[in-house]
Amino acid sequence: MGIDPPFQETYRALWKGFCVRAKEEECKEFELPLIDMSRLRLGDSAERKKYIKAASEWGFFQVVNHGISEEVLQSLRYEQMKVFHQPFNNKSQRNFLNLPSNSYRWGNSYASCLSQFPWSEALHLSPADISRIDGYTNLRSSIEAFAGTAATLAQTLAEILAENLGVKSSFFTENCTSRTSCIRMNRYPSCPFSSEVYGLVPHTDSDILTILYQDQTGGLQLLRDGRWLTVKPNPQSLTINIGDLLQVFSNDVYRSIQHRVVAPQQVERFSLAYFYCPSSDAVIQSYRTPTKYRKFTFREYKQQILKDLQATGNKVGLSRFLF
Ligand SMILES: O=C(O)CCC(=O)C(=O)O
Ligand SMILES: [Fe+2]
Repeated sequence: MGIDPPFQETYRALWKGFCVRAKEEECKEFELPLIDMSRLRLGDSAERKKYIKAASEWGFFQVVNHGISEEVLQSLRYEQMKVFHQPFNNKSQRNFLNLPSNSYRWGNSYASCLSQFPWSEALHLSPADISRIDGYTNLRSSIEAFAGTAATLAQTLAEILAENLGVKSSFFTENCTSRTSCIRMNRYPSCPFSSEVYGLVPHTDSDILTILYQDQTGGLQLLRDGRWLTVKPNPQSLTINIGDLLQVFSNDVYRSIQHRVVAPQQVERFSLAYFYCPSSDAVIQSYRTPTKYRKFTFREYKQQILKDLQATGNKVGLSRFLF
């Protein structure tokens, strides 16, 4: 039994070729703005300026001296590979790793067209789930170590952006706890149809901000001024992107940027995303009037996304909440 999900066998109808992806130009590779967290934490004003500029003009950047040790990152990657290299039949079993059903996901069961279908598999973990992981002690401890530092990093990054708008940054301490954020581990198997399907289809993240640990394979692309750019991986850094909620909070000062992953042709690729989220009851609204968005709870936002996904195969996102 192989390790890859049965992408083609299960979604045969999608492969009839009725709406494949349009051919695209080669995307340019570039380096994201690089922020030094040790200088930012010390209040270095030049670094702070660079950071604000990156958050408002790019919505995407990389951070070094982030506080997560090389040892934790390496162990996390090793353990992640071990989990995903299990036979598909194990991973798709109810109770895999003692996790709730639906923690292991692949493809997109709502896709009506190849361009909505991601050639990847993922393990979704809420903080409560992490403590349930059975039989993989090292996986559990490295995720716990990663998540603990990622939470502090995310809070620091979000608070500086709020302070820059001249607003109280207590929103984050009041609404985000160690139990509200979540983690997704991704594996992108090599794909013989990489010009037809994405590893991950274009999307924005539905959180405050995302901390991404990616391997050196590359393939992450972001949309900037109407063109897709390929992010050059940097082994020392973590990639950060602004999520939808911070875009609303800042009334579009900081932007949640569309991104996607190209399916690798020859190799497999791994990444791990930490989604910094508030509690479901948190009210999301802009810091100043006139606001572009009507206010909503995070729960409403997630429900709307699911509804749209079920109806159309796509996330619609913030445009649903524009005035
Ligand atoms: O794998 C990546 O590089 C990106 C992952 C991502 O965008 C996500 O999980 O939301
Ligand atoms: Fe994403």
